[in-house]
Amino acid sequence: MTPARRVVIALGGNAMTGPDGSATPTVQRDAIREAAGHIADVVASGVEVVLTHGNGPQVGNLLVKNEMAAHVVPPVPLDWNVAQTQATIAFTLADELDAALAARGLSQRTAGLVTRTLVDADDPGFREPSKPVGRFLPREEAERFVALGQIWEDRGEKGWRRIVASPEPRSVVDSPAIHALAEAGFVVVCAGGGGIPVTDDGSDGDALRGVEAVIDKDLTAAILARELDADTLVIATDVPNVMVDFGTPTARPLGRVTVSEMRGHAAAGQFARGSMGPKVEAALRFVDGSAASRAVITSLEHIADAVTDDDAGTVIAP
Ligand SMILES: Nc1ncnc2c1ncn2[C@@H]1O[C@H](COP(=O)(O)OP(=O)(O)O)[C@@H](O)[C@H]1O
Ligand SMILES: NC(=O)OP(=O)(O)O
Repeated sequence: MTPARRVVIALGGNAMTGPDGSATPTVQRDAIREAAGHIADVVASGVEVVLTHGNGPQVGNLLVKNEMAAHVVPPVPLDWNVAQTQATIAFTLADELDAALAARGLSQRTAGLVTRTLVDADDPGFREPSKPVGRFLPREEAERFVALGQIWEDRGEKGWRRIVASPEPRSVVDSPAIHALAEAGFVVVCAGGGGIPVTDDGSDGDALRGVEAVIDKDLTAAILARELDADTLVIATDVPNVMVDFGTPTARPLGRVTVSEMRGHAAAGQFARGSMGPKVEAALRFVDGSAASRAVITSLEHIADAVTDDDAGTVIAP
């Protein structure tokens, strides 16, 4: 395999919370410390790293705080909440990653960038919410919120989860700044939570306007990787491989697969909406039509191997 040069790593929400999805500051910092060690190992392998991350648990929790305190302090819109999660997660990642880089004797340091992502104002994702956020609740508790007008969905064995609008990312507005920071030698943390969704509907001169939604971070990562001319996209989650027949007795892990094989599995409904589905779609969008690119979906512990070794995780290549 051709050695990687510039890698975009998309860090899953699972990597930043506890095993049971809990998101106290201590649990988040401990999880991020562990993630930072694996990311620093990727940097140590000699590649440029641009890091993006999820925010599903964190942005859902902020929404709840806003709603509960609405009679005391003015609530802020969902795009502001996304911006707030970018800042909190980026500073925590920067603290832990800088320490992990220094511990390995590496000279690189981390820079976090508040990042906007352009979406279409008439995207169907605004009318048909699809993005799970926040905590899991048992059905009876979730139904209390449904009665208040919220949308909740059965997410399987962990329980029910709130669902919000999630338009398709079109482009990362701040890509040129990310590129400049990467070229200057920084490990850049950017486009967290898929980026702050903004539209350009021409109604306000040249100004972009934030819109209330949460973009899928894996889909944004695919665009970011293309815009930064990365050769490798690594989607880090909590399973070592994508599986076919997931959760059934015939489940089997996928190793190296072509774009057309993976499209076949996706078309056969193998990958769940709101979890593995967008990861596979992001990997396919990044690799499709670009002979020099490679996408890997694997667990955090395997990301350094995924960059240097063709046998780690599920590898999608042209
Ligand atoms: N076909 C599949 N192969 C592997 N995992 C799957 C599959 N379908 C659904 N999953 C689930 O997807 C989860 C990862 O998605 P998600 O929880 O959204 O990740 P993250 O928060 O890390 O971005 C896994 O923990 C697994 O339970
Ligand atoms: N925004 C987003 O996709 O977050 P998660 O990866 O945490 O769901």
